[in-house]
Amino acid sequence: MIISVPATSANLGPGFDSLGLSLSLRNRVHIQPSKFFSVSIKGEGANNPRLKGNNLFINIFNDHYTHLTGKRGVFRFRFYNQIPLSRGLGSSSAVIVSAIASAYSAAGVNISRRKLLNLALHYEHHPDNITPAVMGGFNVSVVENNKVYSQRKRIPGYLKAVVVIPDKPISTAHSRTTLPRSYRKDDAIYNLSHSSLLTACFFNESWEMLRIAARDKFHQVARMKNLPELFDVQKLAIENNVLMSTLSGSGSTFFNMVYKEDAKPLLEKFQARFPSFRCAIFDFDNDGVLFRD
Ligand SMILES: Nc1ncnc2c1ncn2[C@@H]1O[C@H](COP(=O)(O)OP(=O)(O)OP(=O)(O)O)[C@@H](O)[C@H]1O
Ligand SMILES: N[C@@H](CCO)C(=O)O
Repeated sequence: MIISVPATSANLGPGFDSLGLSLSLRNRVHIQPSKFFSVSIKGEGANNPRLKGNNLFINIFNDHYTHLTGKRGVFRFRFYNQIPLSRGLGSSSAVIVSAIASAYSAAGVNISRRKLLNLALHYEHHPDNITPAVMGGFNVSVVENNKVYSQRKRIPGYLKAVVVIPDKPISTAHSRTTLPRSYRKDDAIYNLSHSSLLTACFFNESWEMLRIAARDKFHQVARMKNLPELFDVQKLAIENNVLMSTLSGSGSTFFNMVYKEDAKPLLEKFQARFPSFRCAIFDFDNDGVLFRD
């Protein structure tokens, strides 16, 4: 069986811990019953010895598989990873969602997307990456009484993401500790109103107004100070009239949304200006988690 889960870009500027969308960049895992436990990794994380043994995926998989079947199975896991680790592209959410989906699949138990999402919330308490990872598309999500409530919108194919992925990782857990403990009322109003407008822009397909709606006063500047080149990345994007340019999750990646025809010229400008960063064009994903026998 093969399970695949897309990368995600969370926050989208003002929608801290609430807004996110998925990108056509996937981690796939192939699972087979076997006499011996084994793990092989190709792509992102292949050279990371910490991922070869009991990593986040294996721990979550074992918890759920044992709970569902009453026994500990032995499997061969083959990972094909496209999502870079700790770059703000939802690598941890992809691992959490794929581990739960894989355990249910290996146990022969069907699981709805909604249940999968709520199980994933036990491992990642903000829903802005796990929701698009499960559902695909643009998602707005909130948590009430340990349950995720979300709405989803498909993203049209005439839009593209141009991402700039620095060579430096940023740990989400650490980065969250550096943010303010409280916010001023006028900043809270600023973010609440911009986040609401941004959501309406996606649902109404009013892309041009995103240039205003995607502004944030909660987290981006504080985080970008850890990697000051990110201010130049955003400046170049805005000078080139992108629809939105936001720190992806907790960084270090910068996410830019453009019309299809503007993607390649913008990519070339980023590549010329930031030769040590990985720059790429991605489609948006509207599928979320996929199961295949
Ligand atoms: N392919 C993987 N296999 C096993 N564990 C992984 C994998 N990818 C990520 N992880 C785990 O997730 C951690 C990275 O999570 P973190 O939340 O810091 O980054 P991120 O999810 O990429 O970023 P963001 O949440 O801002 O989008 C890694 O240190 C590792 O523990
Ligand atoms: N909303 C999360 C996304 C990263 O996982 C944050 O900004 O910390």
